[in-house]
Amino acid sequence: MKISVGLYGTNAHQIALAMIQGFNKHYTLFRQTSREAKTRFEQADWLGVHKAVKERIRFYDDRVDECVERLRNQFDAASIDDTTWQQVKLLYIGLLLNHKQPELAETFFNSVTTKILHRNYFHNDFIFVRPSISTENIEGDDTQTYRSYYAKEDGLRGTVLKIVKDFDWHRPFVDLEHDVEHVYHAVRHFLNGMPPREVNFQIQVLGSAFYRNKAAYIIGKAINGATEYPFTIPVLQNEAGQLYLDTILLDAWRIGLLFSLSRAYFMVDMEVPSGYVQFLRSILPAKPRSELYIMLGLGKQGKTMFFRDLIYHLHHSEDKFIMAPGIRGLVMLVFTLPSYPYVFKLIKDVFGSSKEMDRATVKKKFMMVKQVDRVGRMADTLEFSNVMFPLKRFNDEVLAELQQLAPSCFEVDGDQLIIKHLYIERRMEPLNIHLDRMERANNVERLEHVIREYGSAIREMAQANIFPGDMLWKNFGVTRFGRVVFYDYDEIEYMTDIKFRQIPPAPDFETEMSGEVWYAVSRNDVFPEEFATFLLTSPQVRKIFIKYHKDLLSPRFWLEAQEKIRSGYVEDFFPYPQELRFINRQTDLTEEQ
Ligand SMILES: Nc1ncnc2c1ncn2[C@@H]1O[C@H](COP(=O)(O)OP(=O)(O)OP(=O)(O)O)[C@@H](O)[C@H]1O
Repeated sequence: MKISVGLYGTNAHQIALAMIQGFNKHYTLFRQTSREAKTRFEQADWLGVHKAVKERIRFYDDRVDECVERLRNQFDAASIDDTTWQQVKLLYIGLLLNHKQPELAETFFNSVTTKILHRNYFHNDFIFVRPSISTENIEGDDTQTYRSYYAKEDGLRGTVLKIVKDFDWHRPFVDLEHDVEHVYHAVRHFLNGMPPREVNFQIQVLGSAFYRNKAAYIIGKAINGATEYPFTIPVLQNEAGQLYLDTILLDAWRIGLLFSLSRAYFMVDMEVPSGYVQFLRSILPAKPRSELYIMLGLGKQGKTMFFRDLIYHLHHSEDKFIMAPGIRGLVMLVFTLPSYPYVFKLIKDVFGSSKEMDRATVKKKFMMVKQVDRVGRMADTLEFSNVMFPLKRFNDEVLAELQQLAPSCFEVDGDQLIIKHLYIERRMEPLNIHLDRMERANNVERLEHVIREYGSAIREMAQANIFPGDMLWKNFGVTRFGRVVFYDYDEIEYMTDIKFRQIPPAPDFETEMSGEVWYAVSRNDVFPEEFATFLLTSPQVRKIFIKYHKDLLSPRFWLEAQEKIRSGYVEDFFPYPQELRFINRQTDLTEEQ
């Protein structure tokens, strides 16, 4: 325990102020780039979109480091005594009373203090283990998380028109009335006719659109009596710079898929982020708040909430951490808690002999995935340092593997096991296990589906500038929704760094048959003609793969994909099926109404 040196009142106040200033600066910059998403969308600046998402990820750590530095320089942070620290926390709470982002500001406080204090101080007296300020109904007169439309005079079509126009995009629409007609018909079809209107009928729409890649999403819900109908309308832009409504998503689960962690984060201009999260939860009750914060670009808050949920879950469960089912990794040690839908990954001390890389490279690859558009095909990971788990919750096998393969990555402190560096990601069924299961059950339809998905995952990653490196089935997982997603990042490269080559003809028949390689191969050389030999050993699997993805087995696809990326072309990725797009629908818009 450090001893108070007096004058802490003044100091504590100054320190609390420095910390809230640090946070406010962070949120101002975060909001500015999120607000500019609208302009980038209007100007079709797609490369700018990717750059901004990548840069925004760094903002938080930069501001935390800046604040820690200030506390060190101005207040000699290491010598601040315990009483002053406790005082700082109380004064900081005072500064949050009318704050619009108090939960984020608390997390910022934690990020700064945990960089200065020893982990023995990580309890509620010093940091915000529990939130201190409620985020319920923070909105005041000057903030508007959502707009309400009472569709009295305008009718549904008129109201939808007004909703879209209120986003004030400085771009013309190809034919907005026509698109609205599509919306009207899609809703009627979905609901089997329009239900009678109750007195409270209204449509609520989140004030900022959600920007990602080349799309802006309008998100809202209609309320009629006691029933709520969520919806999302993606707005896209054609080559001529004109806008159009691409579809309307009306199934909550489909809207939920937009928020999948295997996609890029949204840019949303939010004054009160907790208001957005509350609204989103009302239409997606099964989505954890942590994941919503992450998808809104507020990763640190997401992580804080994730961890609170995990601790809570540990209190209310009894099962033990076990090794993740499947083929063990050569680089990562992966364990899981059967009752919780995530896996925990740490980088081993020594890698398998075929892996020529070090810990720093592996970390760099994980960061690369955070920064690119994951196009629904690469699992996002939450990165943690010094995570404390109850020791008794680990089974013997996990403890033995930790001891044997990653002794420098953890320590035991009393009844706690502390992991120094950890990635956490959604648990999926490894594709190799899934395939085995389907083959054994002779479920041909499902087999065809996942093999097609596997090829699509490789194709879409390539279009998004990621070459997976190791494409073995075990490195992909199958989600609850049957999507195939990649999760093994240690060998990924940017597509543009790879040299795709054709296998040169063998000098003679004997050499060709010898099984020896007769051509020189450099580090980043890849021969797509070889993929089939390594990946498609089962004839049934090979047949299905070739039916859908034959082009992936020759260099041409890869070279063309590279060319497109180099020319600055940004591919369209639709987080909903093509059949739902208005341009693919054969709706007779003149039918009886
Ligand atoms: N998200 C996940 N969901 C379920 N299981 C997973 C997940 N991530 C990894 N696993 C399991 O852990 C194993 C090793 O994970 P991973 O592929 O990330 O490690 P690695 O060391 O990078 O592998 P490699 O040796 O192929 O480089 C996988 O084969 C799989 O069984």
